[in-house]
Amino acid sequence: MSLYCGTACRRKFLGAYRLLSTYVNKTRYLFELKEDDDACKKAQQTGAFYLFHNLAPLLQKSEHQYVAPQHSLLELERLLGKFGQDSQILEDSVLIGCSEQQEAWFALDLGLNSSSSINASLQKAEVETALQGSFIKLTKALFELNVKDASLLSTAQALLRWHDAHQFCSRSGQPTKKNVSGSKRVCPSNNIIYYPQVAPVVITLVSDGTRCLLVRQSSFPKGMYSALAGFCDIGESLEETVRREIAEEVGLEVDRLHYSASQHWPFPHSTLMIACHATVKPGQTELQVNLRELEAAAWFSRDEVATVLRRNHPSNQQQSGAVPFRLPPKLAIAHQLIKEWVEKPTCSPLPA
Ligand SMILES: NC(=O)c1ccc[n+]([C@@H]2O[C@H](COP(=O)([O-])OP(=O)(O)OC[C@H]3O[C@@H](n4cnc5c(N)ncnc54)[C@H](O)[C@@H]3O)[C@@H](O)[C@H]2O)c1
Ligand SMILES: [Mg+2]
Repeated sequence: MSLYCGTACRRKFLGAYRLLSTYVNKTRYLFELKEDDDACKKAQQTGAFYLFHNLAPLLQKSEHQYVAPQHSLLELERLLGKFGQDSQILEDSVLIGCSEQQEAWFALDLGLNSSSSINASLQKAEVETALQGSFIKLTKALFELNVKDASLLSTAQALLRWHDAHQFCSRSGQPTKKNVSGSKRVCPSNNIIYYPQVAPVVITLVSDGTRCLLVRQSSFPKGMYSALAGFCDIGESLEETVRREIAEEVGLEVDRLHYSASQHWPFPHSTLMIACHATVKPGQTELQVNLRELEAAAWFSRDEVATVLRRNHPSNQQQSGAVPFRLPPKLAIAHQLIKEWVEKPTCSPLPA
């Protein structure tokens, strides 16, 4: 059966999912909401909204932790009424997920002026007072939240940012119109469809067998070293990007490489980080650092990296002794890659 068979047919089709796993049901429900504007509008009635102001998420402090509060459609309509605004701004909300019980989750930015909204943006301080929370920059917010909320808010911000930056058709110059879920925008004058974009980036931990290569850019926080990263160029495979970036940035040739994991990363714009381990050709370890890209690059022994990883751990931060360098925060895939290398020295790589 085709998935593209109209609303009634799709509903019948979805009825058959009741015996499927919760996860499958959830993904099929989200698919339905992305495709069907009426179903998505209906889901907003019972859904939950996460709020942003100029791409900063609303957080509330609870005990020692920040939480991302949810608001119902009714609460939002009351809030907008309080500030003398109608509900048109709700059309700018985007679908970001749903609970296992199929409560749809949306994100809405109250501080951006979009083409579909004639409303002026709401004043940040006034909304913060009304909602008893604070709009906190995502660069800070991500590290204050649990993993689930951090991931949800970074998806939400990426989608809100994409819509904000794609309000006009690049061919006709006319305003584009988003569908209800925000999974695409269409130019009404020529029907060109625009889908949210993600830029693929490879991040590679290079090893010479006993040491790993860590690098720093001048934009990194003071003292922080990370694995080597680079955007994929058009026409490249991931393997080709890894080889090119390592040659470009530190003048080495990759011998073997293997995939480790991937992560959506919202800074500074939405990227898909694809993490790999690589080894260099035997005996070729002399670095020629490209100073237009990097501030520094150096080889570090497993013991040195293991020591810094232990010090990075919150329970060991009081420990005395100078830390020679810092590693990326736990949430970053670079951290996971470095930790994996320290803990699993013998992986079985494939030829590059
Ligand atoms: N999550 C993590 O653990 C982690 C760790 C390191 C880097 N990163 C991210 O990886 C990304 C890339 O790292 P990098 O700066 O070393 O890349 P890079 O080595 O490719 O250098 C960046 C340069 O590439 C060019 N470029 C090509 N395509 C681009 C595109 N689509 N968007 C922006 N610039 C593009 C620009 O000239 C830019 O200055 C950064 O966004 C960074 O935040 C994430
Ligand atoms: Mg780079």
